[in-house]
Amino acid sequence: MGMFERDQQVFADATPLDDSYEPEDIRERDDELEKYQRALQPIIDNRPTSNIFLYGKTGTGKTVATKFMLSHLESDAATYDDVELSTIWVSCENLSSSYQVAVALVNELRLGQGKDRISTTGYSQQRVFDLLYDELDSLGGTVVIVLDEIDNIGQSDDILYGLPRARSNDYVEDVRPVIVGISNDFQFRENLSPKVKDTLAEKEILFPPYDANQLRSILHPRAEKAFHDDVLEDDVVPLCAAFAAQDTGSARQAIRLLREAGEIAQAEEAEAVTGDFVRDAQDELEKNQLYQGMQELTTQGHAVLCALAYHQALDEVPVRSRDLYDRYIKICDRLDADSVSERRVRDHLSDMNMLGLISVYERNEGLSAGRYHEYELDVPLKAVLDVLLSTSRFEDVANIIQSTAEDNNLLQSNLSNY
Ligand SMILES: Nc1ncnc2c1ncn2[C@@H]1O[C@H](COP(=O)(O)OP(=O)(O)OP(=O)(O)O)[C@@H](O)[C@H]1O
Repeated sequence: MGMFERDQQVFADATPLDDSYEPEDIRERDDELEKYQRALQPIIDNRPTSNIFLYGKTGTGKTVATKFMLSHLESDAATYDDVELSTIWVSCENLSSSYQVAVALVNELRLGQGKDRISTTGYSQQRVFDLLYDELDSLGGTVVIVLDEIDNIGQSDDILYGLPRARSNDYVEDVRPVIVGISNDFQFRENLSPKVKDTLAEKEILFPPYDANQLRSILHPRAEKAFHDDVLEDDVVPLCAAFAAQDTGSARQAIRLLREAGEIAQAEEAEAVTGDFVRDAQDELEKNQLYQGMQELTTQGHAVLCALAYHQALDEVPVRSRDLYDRYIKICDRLDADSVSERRVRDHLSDMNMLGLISVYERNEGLSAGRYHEYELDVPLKAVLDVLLSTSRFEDVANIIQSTAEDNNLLQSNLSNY
């Protein structure tokens, strides 16, 4: 046997399971694509075109459908001499205001014309809008502006109002912006001011969650490309589809499960990917998600989590909110951190409950005691401590909790339960 031997590979080519992979065809979205096509058709006919708003939960194909439609639109538009079309795509993921979106748009437009970027600060809002209209004007024709993850800009929605108005603006005569807004936050749509809702969402296309059959049909062509022949057992794709359909209906989740299952099989040098690997993959991804949820808590969230971890280490769970709050105050004192009201702490706890990090029990103890809540961790104490230990501010407290838990023999038992 040589020193270097080729790994027993289950993957032939894992790229179809990457997040950035663009599939050859969009499956199970015929109705949505047809609506989308109709909404964009006036561009080719040189008729006024409504703005379009796509909404639906994460992983339901909004982005991939938009890329698909725009690439067809671009190549078809190119065959008509009298259709002038440009498209720009701005992800609002890391932008948190209208102002930032406007700057990002200006820069995207300038970049396309080989111009330097403008600074992201220091302009008045009006000046940025003026620059934006200038850039749009110099481009001319129809400009499809995709604002992906548009809900990140929160309540400051003046860009959404200002941009469509560019059509009737004095500055702009020969340019027709068409906005495609993409959002997975239904609340965002509800909260838009009525005037913005009217302009932005002239045409709405809903992308519902996928069911298991649809997910299977999305997974199959990718699985075929990604794995060697005869490596996937028959139940693997249906299981990935079923897990994802039950949980979120997200194609992204289904694809991740399939990839993770393959990676686990590969790491174990298995010759086939079996349903058991999908179950392992499901556990693994769930754990990652919880871990990430914990890491992303705010400092106050971490302090509340710390207080609960302390009670867990003392084996005093479930713990009543009053006792938990007292502990939280002590931890804040120790960290020299500001503390918040009991009510706010309850809000943090309910967020953590939503994330699946803790369990909340409602108790009803006669008239005198009234209603109250009790809490306990729903994830292993060990996992919570891992996160807190890696957060410099909480390292010391986490060390104390860890030794308390060790004294009470609570670290081991907790982990094996998981
Ligand atoms: N109908 C489909 N056919 C083929 N692949 C799909 C389909 N729907 C989604 N996918 C794939 O699933 C993944 C997630 O899809 P996409 O990014 O389009 O979702 P999204 O609705 O935009 O989600 P988010 O709001 O999180 O951005 C991508 O890898 C995409 O290629």
